[in-house]
Amino acid sequence: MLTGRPIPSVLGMIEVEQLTQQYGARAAIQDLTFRVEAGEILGFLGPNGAGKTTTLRILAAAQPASRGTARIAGWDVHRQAQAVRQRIGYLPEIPPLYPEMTVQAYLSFVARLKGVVAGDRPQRLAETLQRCGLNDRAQTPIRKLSKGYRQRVGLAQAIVHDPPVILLDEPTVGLDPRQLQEVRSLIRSLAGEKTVIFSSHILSEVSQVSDRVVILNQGRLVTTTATRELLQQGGWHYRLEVSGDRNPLAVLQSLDGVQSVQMQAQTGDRWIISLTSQADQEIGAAIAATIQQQGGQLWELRRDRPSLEEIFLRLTAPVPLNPSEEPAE
Ligand SMILES: Nc1ncnc2c1ncn2[C@@H]1O[C@H](COP(=O)(O)OP(=O)(O)OP(=O)(O)O)[C@@H](O)[C@H]1O
Repeated sequence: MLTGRPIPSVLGMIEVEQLTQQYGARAAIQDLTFRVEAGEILGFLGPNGAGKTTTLRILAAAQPASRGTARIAGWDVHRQAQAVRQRIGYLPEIPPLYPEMTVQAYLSFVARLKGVVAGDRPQRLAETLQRCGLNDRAQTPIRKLSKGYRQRVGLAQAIVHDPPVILLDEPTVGLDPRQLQEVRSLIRSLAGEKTVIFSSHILSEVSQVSDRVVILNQGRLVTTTATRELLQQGGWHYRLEVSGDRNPLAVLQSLDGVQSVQMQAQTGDRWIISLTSQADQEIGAAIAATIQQQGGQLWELRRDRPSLEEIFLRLTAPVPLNPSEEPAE
C-alpha cells in the first residue's frame, strides 16, 4: 500500500541529516548526519557536553531542532512527532518515574499512555517484567527500589509498548558492576529485533554492546565506524630503549608513518622513547633501521595497540577555536 511516505525497509530506520541545535549563539550540535539500520545497536559516544542528550531528545520528538531533519521509520520527528512518539521508547537521563506507584501499576499506566490496547496489556506487561528482571519487584513501590532496579524500570517503560526504535541516554550511569553487566546484556538482547541508540562516554562499554559507534565531540560528528575498525584507526604504540652518541628523537620524528614521538626517560646515554604510528602503519622495521643508521643501539623495541580509551581521548581532544570564534580581547 502506498502511504505517501518513504518505505523504512529501503531507508535506514533512523536517518539524521544536517541536524543542528542552536542555543543562542552556540551550537550544541552542528550538521550531524548519520543513519542507523533496522536491528542495529548503535553506540553514541562523546565526552560531557558533546551533544548526545540534545540529539536523543530531538530524535525522541521531545524538542525541535534548529535546522536539519531526522526521521524514525520514515516519519519526520518534527512534522510527524506523534507518529514518531508511538514508534520509539525513550529512556532519558532521569527516567520519568512515579515513586508512589508500584512497578506493575506504573508500567501498566505507561502502556495505556503509549496506546497499547487493553486486551494486549497483560501480555506486554508480563513480557516486559520478565525481560527486565522485574518479576520479583512487580508489587514494590518505585520509591523503595535501588538505583539499579529503578534503571530497569526506566528501561521497562521504554520497551513496554514494543516500539521498533529504542533511545537510551546513558542507561548505565551510577550502576554497580553486576547491574552494569545486566543492563548491558539486556540492551544486547535487543539486537536484530529492535533498532537501538544508546549513549555513553565510555568507549569500552559501547564496544561491548554495539557493533558500530558514532563519536561526537563539541557538537560535531568525529567518526562513525565499526568498533573493530576503530581499534585499527589507532595505529600502533612502540616503546624503544636506545643508546648512542646522538639523541634519536628528531630522526624518528621525520620517519614516514609516524604520528607522534615522546621522550619518556633519559639516563646517561640511554633513552626510553614512546612512539605512535599512523593508522595501521607498522613501522618497527623502519625504526630499527633508522637507529642503526645513526650508529645507535637498540636494546628494546616493543609494540602494542593503544587502548580504546586512548583512541577515544585522541579523537575527542578539544578542538581549537576558529580564529573567527575566538573571544574578543
Ligand atoms: N537548554 C539548554 N540551553 C542552553 N544550552 C544547553 C541546553 N541544553 C544543553 N545545552 C548545552 O549544549 C551542549 C550539549 O549538551 P548535551 O547535554 O546535549 O551534551 P551531552 O553529550 O549529553 O553531555 P552529558 O554527557 O554531560 O550529558 C552543552 O554545552 C550544554 O551545556
